[in-house]
Amino acid sequence: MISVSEALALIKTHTSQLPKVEIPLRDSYGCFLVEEQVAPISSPSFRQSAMDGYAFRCGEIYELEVIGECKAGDALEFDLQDNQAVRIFTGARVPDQADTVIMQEHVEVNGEKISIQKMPEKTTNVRAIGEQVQVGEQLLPAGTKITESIIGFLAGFGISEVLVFNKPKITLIVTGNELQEAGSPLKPGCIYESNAIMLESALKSRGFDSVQILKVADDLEATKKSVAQGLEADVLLISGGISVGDYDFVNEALQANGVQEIFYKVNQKPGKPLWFGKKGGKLVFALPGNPASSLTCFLIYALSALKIMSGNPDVDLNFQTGVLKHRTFNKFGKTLFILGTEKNGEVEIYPKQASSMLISYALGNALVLIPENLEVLEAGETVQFLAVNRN
Ligand SMILES: Nc1nc2c(c(=O)[nH]1)N[C@H]1C(S)=C(S)[C@@H](COP(=O)(O)OP(=O)(O)OC[C@H]3O[C@@H](n4cnc5c(N)ncnc54)[C@H](O)[C@@H]3O)O[C@H]1N2
Ligand code: MOO
Repeated sequence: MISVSEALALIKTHTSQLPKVEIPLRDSYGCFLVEEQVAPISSPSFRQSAMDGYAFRCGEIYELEVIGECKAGDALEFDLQDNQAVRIFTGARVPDQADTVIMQEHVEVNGEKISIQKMPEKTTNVRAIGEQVQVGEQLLPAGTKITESIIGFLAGFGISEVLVFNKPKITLIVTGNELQEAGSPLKPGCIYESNAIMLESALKSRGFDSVQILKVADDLEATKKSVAQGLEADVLLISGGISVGDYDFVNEALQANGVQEIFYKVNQKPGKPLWFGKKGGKLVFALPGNPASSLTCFLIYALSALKIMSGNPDVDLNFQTGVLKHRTFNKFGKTLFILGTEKNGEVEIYPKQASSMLISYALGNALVLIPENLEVLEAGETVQFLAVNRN
């Protein structure tokens, strides 16, 4: 059985970025830039008034004659003299012969004349060309994740298309005869299905919005068919049916579909029977069906692969450290992933930790890693954890 770090290394080795694609900026939220973005124009591209007021030439003359008006969108020029001003509004192009804008609250208006109460400094309220960015300067480096502010920023330069890495399409197959949808009283021997909606939410909240869900009974032929269909996606996630029971058909169905096994079983708890494989560039994660096992394997392994595929440069698990509030045991000789709450750097582990339970996951905010070689950790010892449930 391989270790957690060996499993992560194998996933990295076998995962590649998806092809680059030019897409409309409006569809690019959450994607990663393939190359740096360079400013096609300066911003602002002309000298803009930052206030509603009067454009004039800064000097010693306090009484000015208003000879015209410039509103946003105008591109007017005036033969402006030192004793003259132009009425101007926020965002309007400042005439070339003016160097300063005084806000209207700072002048007295007498018919066609204004009198300046206090002379502002030269260039006050005039946004200089390229004040934000000069043409040709870098706007964003390659690898930037596109957010709403970045969409607004790029749109402000007239950019309407961006070159990004494709986001993976995902199929999620949920296996099990015992699984029942919410909405009707439980039948004897059945449980409410919860992994599909949980993993779909985990994917969508991270921007992986192309998710197809297939549900399949514990039947070899049906499982083979679902796997064949699921392999049309870039990543196939399967929940359940990967252990060694007589009705666990996932391994066989994957082999029958020509999926190459990279590893099966990791020395961890929960999630020991995790299976990872590939067919061409398509990846398959068969996640153990127990809910905490499924979610843990998703967060630690599948998510790392999805990040690599989508061009996210930040693929390593972002462990933080905290101090244990009380003694904690590891009787299993495996890496443990257990839930707790971290507050001000102190980590309290929950008592109910089992792969079949989600209660600690639902209440906790820290997925704590206990190394496989440590049998006891004393209160006050440092542990590593991943933040969960925090966004
Ligand atoms: N003889 C052995 N038995 C088991 C071993 C083993 O090494 N030898 N490993 C155990 C471990 S560890 C795990 S984890 C599970 C993994 O089993 P499967 O991946 O085959 O999952 P299932 O048997 O289908 O389900 C396990 C458990 O989870 C419930 N489940 C499944 N799917 C869902 C779902 N979508 N929503 C909610 N709950 C789900 C299912 O009812 C079972 O209780 O194998 C152990 N056995
Ligand atoms: O590895 Mo399983 O996920 O412990 O029950």
